[in-house]
Amino acid sequence: MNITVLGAGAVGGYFGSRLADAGANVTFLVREKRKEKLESTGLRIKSVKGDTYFRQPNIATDPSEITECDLVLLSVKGYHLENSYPMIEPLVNRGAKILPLLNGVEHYEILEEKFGKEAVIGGLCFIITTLDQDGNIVHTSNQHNITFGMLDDSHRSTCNQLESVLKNANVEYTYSDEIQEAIWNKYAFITAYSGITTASRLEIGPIRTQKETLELYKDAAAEMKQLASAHGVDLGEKFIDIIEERAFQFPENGTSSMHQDFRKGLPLELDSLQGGALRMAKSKGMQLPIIETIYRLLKPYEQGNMGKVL
Ligand SMILES: NC(=O)C1=CN([C@@H]2O[C@H](COP(=O)(O)OP(=O)(O)OC[C@H]3O[C@@H](n4cnc5c(N)ncnc54)[C@H](OP(=O)(O)O)[C@@H]3O)[C@@H](O)[C@H]2O)C=CC1
Ligand SMILES: CC(C)(CO)C(=O)C(=O)O
Repeated sequence: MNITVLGAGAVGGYFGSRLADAGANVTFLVREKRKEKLESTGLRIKSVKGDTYFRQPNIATDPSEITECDLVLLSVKGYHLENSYPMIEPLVNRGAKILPLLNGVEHYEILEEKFGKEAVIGGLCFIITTLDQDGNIVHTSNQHNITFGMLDDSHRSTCNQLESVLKNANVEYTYSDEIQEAIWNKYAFITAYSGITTASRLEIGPIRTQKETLELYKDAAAEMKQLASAHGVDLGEKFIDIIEERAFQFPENGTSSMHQDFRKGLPLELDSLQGGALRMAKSKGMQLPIIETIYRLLKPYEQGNMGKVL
């Protein structure tokens, strides 16, 4: 299978490497600075599930350099979605499908509008991974799961092909026949989880042992469940219990990618996560008071530079 990974960052670099190790023809479509780094040091994954290293990964900086592409693994941040269109478009025009792994839900409507329903497969991931100072990818969670599934009948053969690669890859995967629910489930969870960890500046360990703070996390998730329901997705009676359990499954020092970005002084995906929830709530005449409070608290840090001082 020919796979183009858009964004050789923490998520794209990790899963792209695992897919390449499994025999897929993987090309990392990157910008100039990342290209220089990858060319000088190679692509190194340091992982609790086993390290891997490519001295010379396939790299392109322009989609015209990529002749064969069945699937684009879209792993940019929400705030880089728009600038990724020129990279994706030529590949989709040549028949590639897109598998988004970024957090959020609004990007589905946006991508489908731009590239057509046939082009956009449903996807998400569970992993804790980040770039270290040398540009290596550091994976620290036991989880390294890609969940994907058909949003349209035309996705079947690409999903089947992807499954046959993933079967041989050092990752977990879920080929879901309820991918819409899975996407909303992840979105509802991550909007609460990233919000509480980042607004409190705490890892999950101290959050889950402080009753009041754990309750706040669950209440934020309950607001997100209502939002999902208003958008036609029932997350099920056990959703809040599952959300609570999940908080106990992460390592003591586990946190969200948003909180990791905050600590590095990087921009936050506030607009695509909590901001998106508020937009979608407004469109249904709903209020999400906890999510809105988190959003307002984090707004001064959205562009990133203030995170360093705390
Ligand atoms: N990290 C994690 O543990 C998890 C992250 N996620 C989600 O996955 C998504 C990606 O996160 P993450 O991997 O951490 O982010 P990173 O910032 O590590 O990676 C994103 C990459 O996208 C690249 N990029 C942006 N625009 C373009 C472009 N136009 N062309 C080529 N490359 C581009 C960036 O390149 P450049 O270096 O040039 O800026 C960067 O390397 C987010 O939505 C995040 O919420 C989900 C689960 C876990
Ligand atoms: C919580 C986690 C690590 C789970 O994959 C995540 O998705 C994120 O922080 O972006």
